[in-house]
Amino acid sequence: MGMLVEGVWKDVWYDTKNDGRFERSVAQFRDWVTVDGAPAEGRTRSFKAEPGRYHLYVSLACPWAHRTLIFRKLKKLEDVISVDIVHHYMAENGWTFLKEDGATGDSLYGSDFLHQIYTRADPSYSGRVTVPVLWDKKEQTIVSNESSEIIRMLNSAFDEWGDASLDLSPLTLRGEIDAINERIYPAINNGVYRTGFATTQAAYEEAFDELFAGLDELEDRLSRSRYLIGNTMTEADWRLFTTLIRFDAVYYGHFKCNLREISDYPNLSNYLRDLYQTPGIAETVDMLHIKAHYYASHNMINPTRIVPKGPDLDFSGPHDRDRFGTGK
Ligand SMILES: N[C@@H](CCC(=O)N[C@@H](CS)C(=O)NCC(=O)O)C(=O)O
Repeated sequence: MGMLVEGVWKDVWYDTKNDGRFERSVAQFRDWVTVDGAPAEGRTRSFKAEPGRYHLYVSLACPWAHRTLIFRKLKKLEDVISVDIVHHYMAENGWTFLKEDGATGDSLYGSDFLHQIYTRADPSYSGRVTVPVLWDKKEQTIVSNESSEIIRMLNSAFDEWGDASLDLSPLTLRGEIDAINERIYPAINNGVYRTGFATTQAAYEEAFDELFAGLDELEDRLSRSRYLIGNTMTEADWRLFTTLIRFDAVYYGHFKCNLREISDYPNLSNYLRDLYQTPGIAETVDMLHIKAHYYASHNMINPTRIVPKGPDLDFSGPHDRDRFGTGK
């Protein structure tokens, strides 16, 4: 675990100086790929969508990177956007390109560490070195390292080559999608990290209570509709999915989010199986990377680095969500 300071790698753990609270730092590469390369509103640079030009650096363990793999899969962009997978163990060198357990290495430059990709884009970069990264092979730079924005680009900029019939963030639902994302991100997506990385009892309990209040609210919401927003699958569902799929295996134990498991919630667990069984999704879920990453990399939480064998999870069993049908 570490970060770059003016282009130099330093091995440091997360800062929880605010009363033991974990605060995720804001992603710094925030440019945009557009259909025609016209500047996106409020962005300093924009990039033209082209097949074969862009590359994703991801970790199969990471819920934020997982979102981008899901969008690449659902939008049928596998031949349009290439991918490299970092090794699951993230320690003193941050994410590495060690080729093992299905990690691919850096197919573009043969780098050893992900921080070398960041300094290739900006030799004096200061900040955390995170996945996912959307890389432009033409300009040899990082377009974005913010997953919530990368998925919006994948959703709409590459329709000439991908599945244009699928719009996971339609403008007509954008207000509702943004509103539910704003509720789910702090309490649940980032909430599990706020719980697990807290360094005081009070900060832990605050995040824990918000997390389970959020899950209880979603359990109720999902008693009335198949997806978060009516019976239409949207971006909001996939942003929630990557947290739910890791919950019982990792967050419940490792991050001490142990009031309830997802399997204790009838609606959430059926919803999770429903999403998991969407064609193509199961192959984006890698429990080996997920468990090995969290339990082994967070040395201050689990110094023995023992990865638990359980729980025995099966997301392929029947679910009851068909009762709602699909479409509005
Ligand atoms: N806001 C970013 C967050 C990405 C993020 O924090 N990724 C984690 C992995 S789950 C990471 O790479 N952490 C490395 C670090 O913070 O040093 C996004 O959603 O893209």
